[in-house]
Amino acid sequence: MDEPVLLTGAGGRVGQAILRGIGDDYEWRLLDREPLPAVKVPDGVTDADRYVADITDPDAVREAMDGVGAVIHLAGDPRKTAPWDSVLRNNIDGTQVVMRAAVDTGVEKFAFASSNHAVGGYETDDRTPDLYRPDDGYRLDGTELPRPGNLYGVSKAAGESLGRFHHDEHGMSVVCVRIGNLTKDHPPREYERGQAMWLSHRDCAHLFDRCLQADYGYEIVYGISNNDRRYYSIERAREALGYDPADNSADYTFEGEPKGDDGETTEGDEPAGDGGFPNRDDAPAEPNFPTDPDTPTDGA
Ligand SMILES: NC(=O)C1=CN([C@@H]2O[C@H](COP(=O)(O)OP(=O)(O)OC[C@H]3O[C@@H](n4cnc5c(N)ncnc54)[C@H](O)[C@@H]3O)[C@@H](O)[C@H]2O)C=CC1
Ligand SMILES: O=C1O[C@H](COP(=O)(O)O)[C@@H](O)[C@H](O)[C@H]1O
Repeated sequence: MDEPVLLTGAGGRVGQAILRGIGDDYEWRLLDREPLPAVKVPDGVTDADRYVADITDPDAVREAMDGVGAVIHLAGDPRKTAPWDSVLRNNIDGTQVVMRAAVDTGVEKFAFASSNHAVGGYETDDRTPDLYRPDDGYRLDGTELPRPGNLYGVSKAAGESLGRFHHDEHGMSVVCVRIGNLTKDHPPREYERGQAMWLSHRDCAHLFDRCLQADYGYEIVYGISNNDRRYYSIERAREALGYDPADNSADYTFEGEPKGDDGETTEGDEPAGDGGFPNRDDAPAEPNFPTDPDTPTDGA
């Protein structure tokens, strides 16, 4: 990809996982409403390529979009408890502003951060908790209708529909990644559901790299690692994008410790993290909205 890639929400958890993995591989434009400290910015990204802007501001987004070849759109309210006024503004209106600017300026590829919560309603009482276990065969594969379990999930389903519209109407390639639960170094601790939908940092970076490299029309894929226990299929991500994840939550104990070859907990195993930026201290991203009270945030 020769043209710059615009990354919205660059300062957040997912944005930082991507930049730590593939930050040296592309020419970036980084947009976030919060100024990015140097520690969050890969070498080679100049001040001119950093945009402090709100995605609901069409002029600011249009300026950042000029000359861009692809977009990874992450900015938004990530809370499953987010109120309607916030998801309406940040997730629905903001996504329309970014997609509209993308089609207006001839962007070829657009990757949208959707969520497991777009389909959370399939986790019915009669399916759970079996659904979260490796011997349960139930799988969602991305062809099912959205079935949100909260207003945040509704906003993600709306973003997927906006992507469908802008693909059909304007020909832009759009991939919606229903991201599971991103944590660094180990799966979410003592959280069965989170372990079933774990997305490691390196698999996250690899997956969005494939979103930039592969050829597709309109796709909905699940963004999780190669977890033995899972209820999301990653077959479409493999087929359409060439996604080949490296990590599996089954390689960790329920408490999040790496298992050895014999299945026992080991000391000093290489964690499924990322290389980090060269010559930089690790700087974990903090969510910029108040944290969900019931969301495990360790290692995210
Ligand atoms: N972290 C996860 O496990 C998952 C994340 N997602 C989605 O991925 C995306 C990124 O999530 P995280 O990195 O976890 O969230 P985060 O809160 O860590 O990062 C979001 C970033 O977007 C920026 N932002 C928010 N609203 C903005 C606006 N109106 N204009 C400009 N910038 C704005 C924030 O300043 C922040 O840096 C979100 O859309 C979220 O819904 C989906 C599923 C799982
Ligand atoms: O969409 C999202 O999903 C993940 C996982 O959901 P959870 O219900 O298991 O917490 C969440 O951590 C993230 O904040 C959210 O944006």
